Amino acid sequence: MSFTAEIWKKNAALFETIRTMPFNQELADGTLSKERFRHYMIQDAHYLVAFGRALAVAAAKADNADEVVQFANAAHGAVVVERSLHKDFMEQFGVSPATFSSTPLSPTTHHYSNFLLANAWGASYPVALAGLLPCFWIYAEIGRDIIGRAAKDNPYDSWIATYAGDEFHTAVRAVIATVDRVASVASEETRRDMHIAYTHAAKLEWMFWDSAYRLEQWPV
Ligand SMILES: Cc1ncc(CO)c(N)n1
Repeated sequence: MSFTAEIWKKNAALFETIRTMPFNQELADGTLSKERFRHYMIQDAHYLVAFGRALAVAAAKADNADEVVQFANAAHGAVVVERSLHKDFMEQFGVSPATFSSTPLSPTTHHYSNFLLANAWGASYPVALAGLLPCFWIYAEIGRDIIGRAAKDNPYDSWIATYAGDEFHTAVRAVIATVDRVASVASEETRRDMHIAYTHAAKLEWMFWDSAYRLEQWPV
């Protein structure tokens, strides 16, 4: 079994928890409240900039030119999606630039963003990549799952199409292949740390959707 197949299997119950959580069920049904989607969208725009920075750090740590290009392109892709959130969704869902810029990162967004950045800067290249993998893989699987059961005329269908689409899935398969390559030449100890980073980030993916559902704010 490949390293990533093993990682997926080990975290399968967590993925099922994410797939069936209220945010994703209601997103698929088209019944998710606009208020919750707006909260999510604003936080995701903040998150995507941090994700792009963490990918750029991974690009800088890559041990060959192809992977420098792969993660520099992924950093670019994260910022392209962030900009399209502003241009398309925020306009459509009534979030003005002033509202966006005056909304701080929520506690969970802050935590997830800082985990990705600390892990990218502080850990070895393989462990940095393992922390970034759930952001790709879980979104791709959730996108495909939701598009398969989404209600007709779902108000969120263009969001769903981004993550169910071929362009994103091609990039995700390439990241999975790179993680398998680095894991195949890594020590047992590094592979153990890769598992820890992956599961940590996968839990933060759950927390991210859950925090949007709860319209999370700073308690003080
Ligand atoms: C929180 C989160 N994780 C992953 C993605 C997809 O890269 C996203 N847009 N937001």
